[in-house]
Amino acid sequence: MRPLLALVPGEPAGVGPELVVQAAQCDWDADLVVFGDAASLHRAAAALSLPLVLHRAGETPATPRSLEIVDIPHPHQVAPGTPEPANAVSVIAALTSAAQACLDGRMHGLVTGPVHKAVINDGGIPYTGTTGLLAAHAGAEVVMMLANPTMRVALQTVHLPLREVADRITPDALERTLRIVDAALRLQFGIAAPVIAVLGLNPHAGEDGHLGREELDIIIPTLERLRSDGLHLVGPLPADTAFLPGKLAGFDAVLAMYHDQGLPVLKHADFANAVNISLGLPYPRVAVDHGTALDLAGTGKADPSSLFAAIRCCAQLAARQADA
Ligand SMILES: NC(=O)C1=CN([C@@H]2O[C@H](COP(=O)(O)OP(=O)(O)OC[C@H]3O[C@@H](n4cnc5c(N)ncnc54)[C@H](O)[C@@H]3O)[C@@H](O)[C@H]2O)C=CC1
Ligand SMILES: NCC(=O)COP(=O)(O)O
Repeated sequence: MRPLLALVPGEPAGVGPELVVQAAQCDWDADLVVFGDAASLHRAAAALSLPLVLHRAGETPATPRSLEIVDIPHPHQVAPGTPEPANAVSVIAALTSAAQACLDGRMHGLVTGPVHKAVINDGGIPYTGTTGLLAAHAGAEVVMMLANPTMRVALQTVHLPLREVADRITPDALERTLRIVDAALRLQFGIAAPVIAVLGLNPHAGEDGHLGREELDIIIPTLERLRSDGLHLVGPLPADTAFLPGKLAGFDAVLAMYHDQGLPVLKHADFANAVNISLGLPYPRVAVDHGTALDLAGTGKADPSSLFAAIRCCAQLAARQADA
């Protein structure tokens, strides 16, 4: 089956629109429908001197490469590199409209470009990230996992102050995360008996309780309980050596306790080809790994590889879900 994927450019003053225009020049194992602002895409195409033809649902495409769009105009003029909080409402509307289309079965998966969290909040909309937005919209518990050809890294906690991280690592939360990651690796990625490495929170995984007790009190008992349920879990491992290539080769995924414990390693290994996958949603959602790159917006210098990898990954996940 040929999937139909919703594609949302994200922050219009960032690199999202120009990356979508570049995606429109390519052939994919999926059909793409953009949920976003047509004017921003035309502006980005002109800046990059690339052709772009758009059509609405029901219109006959003028060229074979014409891209279908659900036009969600931004209320405020877009200037590359200078986000406008007044556009937050339409940035979020594009995401929720595309997500609803996936929930309704009109789309088979969702690919998203980068969104600027501070700009959305400055626009008066509480927002810690698209993963949380989609989870609330679908009423699902969702785990963020980034992946590139070298590794998969899931996150126990994501966008919160470091001061709050330890309090969020509870036996229930850890168990829910590990069950979601294990199920996704089996069902979405076709790994029959996935091995998940779990990092400790503290240096040296707590050094037997001398450098913190979260490993002894929370992580080890939770892993033991889940192992008796058949999950293949390694750890808690000291984070500083868990990513050594010889170790990493034995893991299907690594669960990091917080954002900057896992993501710098993954992005250092391969920033260009990494994607961000939401595990636990009823439909596949894959995002770029990078942010809005306001410094590059409108220059044509942004690397489209992550968006391209996200489209390929989402198409594969959607096709697998349809066949299941
Ligand atoms: N998928 C998403 O929606 C993501 C959104 N963000 C948001 O983006 C905003 C900016 O975040 P930053 O920390 O500045 O990260 P960033 O990823 O936007 O930029 C970091 C550096 O990487 C470069 N870069 C980013 N994407 C690139 C590309 N495609 N090609 C070449 N170079 C690229 C930028 O020029 C910059 O030097 C924040 O609001 C953040 O929350 C960050 C990561 C992911
Ligand atoms: N660090 C990942 C990131 O910022 C993107 O997260 P989300 O917006 O996809 O939840």
